[in-house]
Amino acid sequence: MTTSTRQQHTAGGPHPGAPADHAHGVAAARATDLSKIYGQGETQVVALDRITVDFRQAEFTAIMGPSGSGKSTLMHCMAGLDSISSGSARIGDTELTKLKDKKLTQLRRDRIGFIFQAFNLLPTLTGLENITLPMDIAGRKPDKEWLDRVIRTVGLTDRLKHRPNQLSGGQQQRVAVARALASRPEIIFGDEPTGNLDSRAGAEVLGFLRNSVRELGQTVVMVTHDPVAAAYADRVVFLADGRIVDDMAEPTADGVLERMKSFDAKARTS
Ligand SMILES: Nc1ncnc2c1ncn2[C@@H]1O[C@H](COP(=O)(O)OP(=O)(O)OP(=O)(O)O)[C@@H](O)[C@H]1O
Repeated sequence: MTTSTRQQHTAGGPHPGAPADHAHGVAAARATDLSKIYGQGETQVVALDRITVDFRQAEFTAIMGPSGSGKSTLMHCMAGLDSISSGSARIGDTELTKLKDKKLTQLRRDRIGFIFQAFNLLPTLTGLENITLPMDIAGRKPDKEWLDRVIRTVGLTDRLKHRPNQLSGGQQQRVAVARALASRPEIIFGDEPTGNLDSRAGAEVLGFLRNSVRELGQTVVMVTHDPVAAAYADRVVFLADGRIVDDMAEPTADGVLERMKSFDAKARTS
């Protein structure tokens, strides 16, 4: 991605936290000593225990770990969907803990893209209308050239007039991916985005997500249970008991599986 394309999409100039000249290695989001504690007293659960992690620009990061290790909590805290108990969560240079509700809502709307396991498409709208809906709500005009490129990248050019029930699961999730990409958010968070898809459709969606990182310079952070899905990422961050226990670059499905097995073995012996 070039400087000019990054600048084009932000109506009011570059995001405060987004350097105009994107470079690998710059943090799109950063947690520092982030803790999240649910409940009080005997029912207290430390879901995140002083997490420090960077999610770098134009990188595809997968978050993995056993059930209950804190993956979704970390994603929700970083995306401003849940409050944190202590520490810091930043999107670019913006400290989420300092934002009041209205500003947080705006930040989620303007700077973050979401892809969930359920596609969350509106059934009465066409594919194209679903893709542009968040921008329509925000009163922002889609950048036509960018939109065309996103639609081509996710392979939906001949499906734009279809409604969700006329599309396969994989195609519906591709609409959701395009919807997340359309406004060129600083970061896209995905919570098990291929959890509802068969392996072929899942591979397609993951391929498009990876393309969006490689070709469009998008930053993606995805929670997954699936080592094959994680292998599409540039990096895997492993959580256990609310802590980061490992960080793997250029993962392979076998390598991720081995690492997961070693956590399971440790959990059984501890
Ligand atoms: N709203 C909540 N209230 C109380 N405890 C919660 C809440 N949400 C999550 N937890 C607890 O926090 C811990 C981390 O949960 P989280 O959902 O982040 O794990 P996860 O790694 O995403 O799990 P899974 O893979 O099963 O989705 C768990 O022990 C969970 O029970």
